[in-house]
Amino acid sequence: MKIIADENMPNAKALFSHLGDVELVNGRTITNSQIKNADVLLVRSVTKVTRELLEGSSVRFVGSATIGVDHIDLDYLTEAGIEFSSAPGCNAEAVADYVFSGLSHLYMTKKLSWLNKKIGVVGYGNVGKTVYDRFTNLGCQVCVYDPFKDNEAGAANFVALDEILSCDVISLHAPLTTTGSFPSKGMIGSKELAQLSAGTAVISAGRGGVIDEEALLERHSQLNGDIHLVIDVWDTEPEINQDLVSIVDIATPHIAGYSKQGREKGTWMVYQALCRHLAISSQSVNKSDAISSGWLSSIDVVASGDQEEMLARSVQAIYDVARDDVRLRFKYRENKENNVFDWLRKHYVERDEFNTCAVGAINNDVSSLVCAVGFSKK
Ligand SMILES: NC(=O)C1=CN([C@@H]2O[C@H](COP(=O)(O)OP(=O)(O)OC[C@H]3O[C@@H](n4cnc5c(N)ncnc54)[C@H](O)[C@@H]3O)[C@@H](O)[C@H]2O)C=CC1
Ligand SMILES: O=C(O)C(=O)[C@H](O)COP(=O)(O)O
Repeated sequence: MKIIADENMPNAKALFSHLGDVELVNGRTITNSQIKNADVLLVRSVTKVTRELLEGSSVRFVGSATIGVDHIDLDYLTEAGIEFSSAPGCNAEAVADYVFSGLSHLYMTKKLSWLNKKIGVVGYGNVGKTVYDRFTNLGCQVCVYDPFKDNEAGAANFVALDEILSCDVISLHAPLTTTGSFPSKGMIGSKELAQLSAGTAVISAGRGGVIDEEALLERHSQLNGDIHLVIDVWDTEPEINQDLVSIVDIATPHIAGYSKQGREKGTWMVYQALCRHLAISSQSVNKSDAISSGWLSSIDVVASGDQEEMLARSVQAIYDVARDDVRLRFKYRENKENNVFDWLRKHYVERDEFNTCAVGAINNDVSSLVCAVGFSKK
């Protein structure tokens, strides 16, 4: 069996080699002729899996080690009888960590307070729910907009989009969709941005294109820069709007989900799905061998004066999002690589999830707060 896999899929050779010959390729540039004789295609979000790519090939299974599936023509796969599996939720914890690292950065650099503010989450899937639950456990006033879930009465504080736009912090976790009753493409456009007050913080770690970038630039100017922006995803990736980069607090190259464990979980979930498809036992690899533990197994928090500073210092011990922002700005300035965006992603200095680290604390209140942000209990 021939398996073609994106070279950026961690552990691909180690996991899949006992199933067939694994060839690693650049996911951004995969062509029809490269996969013609392949039985299995394993991708990440940068490969557009379309009729054009697959037609005439012998591929019977496509796996994407990602949460998002906007790069996959699901209708064509169904029509062609090709089995598909993605990795729902694989990096939800990583994206939630990114959100809290973004807020920690805003607090430590601008004293932007968020803990006792009104929080709005867009999208209540694996990521949105994880983010929502962390804010709730931190005692924040949090609401969520998800037009496909708001009949789940009692599950969360569902509100209309207008109410989200009045929040102090807005965290976007909708998938990119262009059809259906609530397409998300451009859903945060000039009309919606006009409703944001001065001082709002917006975190965009779902998909580029959900926010209208030109409208965002315009609103930033109308507010004289008094809006705080943490942007991980971009409308025209792998090219990114440098005007937008120049005004945001944090600009990162679509790495919110790039925890070491999140990426490994993605490969692991696709591996299991392929084993099911082939009716082969996945027992030859243990999950604990496929997913790493972290560098810091525990921390002790021994001071607690300012809760937001205490949270920020704990968060930044594991992941400070500023490092990815600095690296992006430096690489674009240096401009030595052909494709800076993909280079940054390929050479990502991986990070651990907060949950790989247990927290000890001077008292139960401190311990509860740090655990609420995603750490494990000691
Ligand atoms: N920046 C990054 O590295 C990552 C980005 N993502 C993105 O985040 C998205 C969300 O991830 P999950 O929560 O795991 O997906 P999910 O599929 O579990 O949930 C998506 C939720 O969004 C809701 N939704 C759909 N259209 C909406 C709209 N117009 N307005 C509000 N809500 C809407 C759905 O009803 C669903 O509840 C993914 O589709 C992916 O595009 C995911 C992982 C990493
Ligand atoms: O899981 C998703 O959805 C994501 O956005 C991934 O984190 C993106 O990573 P790549 O697949 O582009 O490496």
